[in-house]
Amino acid sequence: MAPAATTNKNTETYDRAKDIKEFDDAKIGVKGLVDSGITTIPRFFLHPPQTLSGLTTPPDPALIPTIDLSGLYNSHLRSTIVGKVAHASRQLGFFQIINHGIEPDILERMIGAIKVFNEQPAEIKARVYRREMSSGFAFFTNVDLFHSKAANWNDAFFVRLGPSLPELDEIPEILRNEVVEWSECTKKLGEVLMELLCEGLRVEKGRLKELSFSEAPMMVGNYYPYCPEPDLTMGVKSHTDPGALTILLPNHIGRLQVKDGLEWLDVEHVPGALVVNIGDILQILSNDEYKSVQHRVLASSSDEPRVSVAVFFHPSEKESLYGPLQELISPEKPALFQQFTYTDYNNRWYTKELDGRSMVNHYRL
Ligand SMILES: O=C(O)CCC(=O)C(=O)O
Ligand SMILES: [Fe+2]
Repeated sequence: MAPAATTNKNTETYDRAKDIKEFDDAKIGVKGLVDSGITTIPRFFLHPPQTLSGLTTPPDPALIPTIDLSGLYNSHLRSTIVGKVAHASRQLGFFQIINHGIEPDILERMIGAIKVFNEQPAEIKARVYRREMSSGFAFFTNVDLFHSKAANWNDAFFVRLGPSLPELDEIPEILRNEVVEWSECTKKLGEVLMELLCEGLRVEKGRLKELSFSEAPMMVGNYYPYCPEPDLTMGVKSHTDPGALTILLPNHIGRLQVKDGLEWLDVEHVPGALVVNIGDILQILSNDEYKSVQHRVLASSSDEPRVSVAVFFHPSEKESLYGPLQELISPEKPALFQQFTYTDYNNRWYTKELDGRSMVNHYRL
């Protein structure tokens, strides 16, 4: 048979929706596929050539600035820190922080717990495998599995950290203490960062907190297992983050890349550092001063998984209107975005494909 006909036939008979549903119903996640001994990846994980081209080009050396937060309460040092945070947020939308006040053993415990959770027997994880984000704890593969054109080589769990934590028995015991500890540490750090970001915009430092952005964080624990065909899929394809800002703790495996113009920059692992990036909502609130920038994670054939935990800061006041901060609007610099409720924002976000077309453009005037 001519190759063209074979291709055609495959296209006609391939029932993608059925394969995806079967995979999701099996509740084994990507890790379960790996453990079953597959040597090729299922077809719905294959990304199109335009996503895959250039994946193997060596990225430019990382130029993600690392900012030392020690000296935060000395007014001279603080203004230097604010300057660096604001500069990075205006340019790349990404920076790393060291001396952020979270002890190294807390970082290690959090990463360790995510790893141990994901490496439990499949049948134990299947008991908590569910997509309902309305519950306090959800564990599943690919938030946009049913909306996307190609799936990512990643399993993740989601925990609502506020306005209040879920009932503790909703969080699997194997990572319960670590989640509670991480919640406390990142809420405090989130407020510190929000103040610095406000100062960098020259608005009142409590402005983001006042708008309830420190009250409804969402935690996502990411696990990227060994991939037998890492050049054909993505760990997480290029996207921007939804909240005001994200605090990310990665393990040492690397493979996170940030888009700078036409180039992808590797985010180098800095021991003990946290990665901070501006999300779509803060780009809008800052009236385009701060940038919510595309980033992605490459799949890998390393035996050691990439593990990361992201905390996204969302507002708790879901029906309030959000848009460019009034203080930043003037006849010379009119508002560049329309106002929206967080409910509208959230509904749009969860029903779209997670991709580089950020919500920023949706609300742009
Ligand atoms: O695993 C990572 O480092 C990045 C994950 C990410 O971009 C996200 O969860 O939004
Ligand atoms: Fe992200």
